[in-house]
Amino acid sequence: MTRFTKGHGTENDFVLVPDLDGTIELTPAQVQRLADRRAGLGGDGVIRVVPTRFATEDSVREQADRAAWFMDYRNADGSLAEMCGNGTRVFAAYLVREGLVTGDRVDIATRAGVKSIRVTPEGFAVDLGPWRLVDEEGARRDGFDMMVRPRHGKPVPALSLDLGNPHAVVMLPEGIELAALDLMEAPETQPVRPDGVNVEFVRPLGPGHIEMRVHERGVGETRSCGTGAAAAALATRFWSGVEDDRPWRVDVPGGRLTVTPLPGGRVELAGPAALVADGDFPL
Ligand SMILES: N[C@@H](CCC[C@H](N)C(=O)O)C(=O)O
Repeated sequence: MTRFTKGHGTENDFVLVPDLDGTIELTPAQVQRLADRRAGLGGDGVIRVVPTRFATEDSVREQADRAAWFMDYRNADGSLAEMCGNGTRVFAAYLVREGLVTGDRVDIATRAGVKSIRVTPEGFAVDLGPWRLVDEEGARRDGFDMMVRPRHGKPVPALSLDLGNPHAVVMLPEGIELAALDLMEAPETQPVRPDGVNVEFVRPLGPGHIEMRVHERGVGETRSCGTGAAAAALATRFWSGVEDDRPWRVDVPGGRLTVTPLPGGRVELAGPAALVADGDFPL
């Protein structure tokens, strides 16, 4: 039996597997079983909580002097992901509850480098670090750098952003309802992204306020995506032509996130984190 904790951040839900002595090697099949919503515990992702010094990847172990704990993130299909914004808050909530960290700040290791998290009145805020437009020249010239076609829909232009993990953001043209999109399957992209991409569909609601639905790589439609919310706010800010530091409210089916551009090309994501259950599961 393996201990687990179930948690979520704006209903982007995860199974956390504590591995304090670095002895659990999660296989893709085990991740799929844990994440299965009928035969398993259910989750958009699985997070192994492991001391950074026990990580198998050199690029992660090198972070051990700055971050004691590694968020080993897996998508529900068993694939590895570099980062998970909502996951960082749930991970921090777990470390705090278990007394594995003290104080109101924690630095954690991820496949996309060290991320700093601070406690806020609503939950946690994470400095997601530097972000970038994947094709800045093309984006500044055309506003878009790829096409995306949702299932049963027409191709629409999208902007690619790198938040440590890959995103494509679509500003929905007039006449297409956000609620009407079929996100059961991964939208087709042109050019094809061999490593996959998380796709966010955005509708502006007012100044500094958008709503979004997302299809996550390796999962399907989820009720929230933290790095996706940051990508959506940053893309909308880019298209607006006013690249200032005001915070953005991002409404997702599972709640609300706040995205704040930071100096130096960084971005902060803030929102709640909840731990809802603990138990044992036969891996
Ligand atoms: N839900 C996440 C992102 C999880 C990883 C993503 N599916 C990927 O493969 O990049 C978030 O909150 O950022």
